[in-house]
Amino acid sequence: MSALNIENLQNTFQNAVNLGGSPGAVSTSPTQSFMNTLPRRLSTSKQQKILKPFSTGDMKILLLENVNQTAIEIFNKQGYQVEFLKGSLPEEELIEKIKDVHAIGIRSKTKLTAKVLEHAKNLVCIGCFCIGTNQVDLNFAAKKGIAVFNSPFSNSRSVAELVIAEIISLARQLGDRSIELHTGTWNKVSNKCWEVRGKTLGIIGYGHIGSQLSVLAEAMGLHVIYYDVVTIMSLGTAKQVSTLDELLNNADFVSLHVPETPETKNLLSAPQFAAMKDGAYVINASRGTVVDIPSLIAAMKAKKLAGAAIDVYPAEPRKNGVGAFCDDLNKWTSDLISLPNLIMTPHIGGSTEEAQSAIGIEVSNSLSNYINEGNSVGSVNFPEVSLKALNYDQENTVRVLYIHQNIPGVLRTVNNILSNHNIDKQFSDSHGDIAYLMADISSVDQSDIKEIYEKLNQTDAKISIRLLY
Ligand SMILES: NC(=O)C1=CN([C@@H]2O[C@H](COP(=O)(O)OP(=O)(O)OC[C@H]3O[C@@H](n4cnc5c(N)ncnc54)[C@H](O)[C@@H]3O)[C@@H](O)[C@H]2O)C=CC1
Ligand SMILES: O=C(O)CCC(=O)C(=O)O
Repeated sequence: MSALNIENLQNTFQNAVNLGGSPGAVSTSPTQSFMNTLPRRLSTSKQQKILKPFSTGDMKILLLENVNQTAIEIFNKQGYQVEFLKGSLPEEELIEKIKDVHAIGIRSKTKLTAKVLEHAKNLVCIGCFCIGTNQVDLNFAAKKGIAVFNSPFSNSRSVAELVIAEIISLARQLGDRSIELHTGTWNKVSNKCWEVRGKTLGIIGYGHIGSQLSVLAEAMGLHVIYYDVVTIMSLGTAKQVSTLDELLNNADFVSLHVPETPETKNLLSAPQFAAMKDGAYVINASRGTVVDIPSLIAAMKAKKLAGAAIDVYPAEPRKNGVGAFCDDLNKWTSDLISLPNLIMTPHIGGSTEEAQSAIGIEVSNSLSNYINEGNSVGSVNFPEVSLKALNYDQENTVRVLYIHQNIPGVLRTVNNILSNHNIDKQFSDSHGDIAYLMADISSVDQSDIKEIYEKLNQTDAKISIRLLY
């Protein structure tokens, strides 16, 4: 990492906690909001202590993509400044906005690339208010000391229920019948319309969503087989198969529930469609890159496939609106929309009131815990470290949050710096190149804080530091 980058990283946290541009500006006197808590501090021992020195009113949170109201309420309660936008932002606007904020909340459309994050001088953490985190450069964020959080299963049920609806809709050609009748055409047919009872559902990716789908599908009389890169205990009477081809050869319905990774790119393409049963159906509510759409179009036109349901696309519009889904976005759009028995939805797998409300609560709490206490449990790119909240009895205790490069000798150096004080608790963990140390040190005078900060700041392995007290 270049000297310039290290300097930038340093600035990030200095700004985030109001430490100013130089360690000399460390505040050793309580802020006004800290003073406001004083009566409670004196009268209520064991109550969770609100840690400073940052003033919560200085924390700026940018929420994009119509993140749920529950999140706004939780951030408002914390006293943070919240800016809320319904859509995502084009790259240039995002770069401008991200320069200023301490936390950002996004869903699946906002791309937090290295180029964007390079400008995020004050950013402490990122909240993905969804399951997928492929839209964030997780390694780059970690190297900058930015923790990323998501909601790993709050919308799983919603996706599974949508897929169940699509299995029946495809088997009965409901989409086409509905479109016909909307335009006055009465077309009462049973040709190639099927019950789902007794058919085989092949699930690719048996994680939170895949396994939930498995249970619902069996309740409707489907046989379930699944393929996953890891061995996973089956639920009900579902059976894990050992190759993707085995699944494709035997399933009447194939549903994808894998993350976007280099390995899952075009997981279903021409050879995989060829391996499927004639008249099979494909459902993709995972990520747009997982299915090669031109090959899917070819398989549908050749009647190899009897239908498909697609919720996710390689490119998706930034905002809702008429004309947003067009050939300019994905060049095959016109071809795709002309296909019969094709259900298309605008990435709404996880879009239910229940899921969005739960996600809003979960992710905003994770971000608040990290900002206020340093707890990184649940982070997807960072060591997961947590210490119990400090209480008001712990008057002269300082919490040290030290994010550093994962190289030998760092803990010895840091503990030497802390050695004049009692280290009450310490928790350190690493994740790849990054390590994170939380330590509660007691018997610290306010006047020691500046010195501790300065010494930690001079350590070679430092990525960022916060001292909370
Ligand atoms: N359409 C929508 O609105 C939503 C889409 N999603 C997408 O669904 C994906 C899956 O979600 P979860 O089930 O919660 O994830 P998960 O992490 O619980 O499960 C994913 C499973 O896929 C398996 N897997 C990974 N690579 C594989 C490969 N190459 N071949 C076969 N299996 C592979 C993993 O071992 C794991 O068991 C998310 O990553 C997200 O992209 C999630 C929520 C909503
Ligand atoms: O609700 C969203 O915007 C994204 C849902 C999704 O794809 C996810 O949770 O990974």
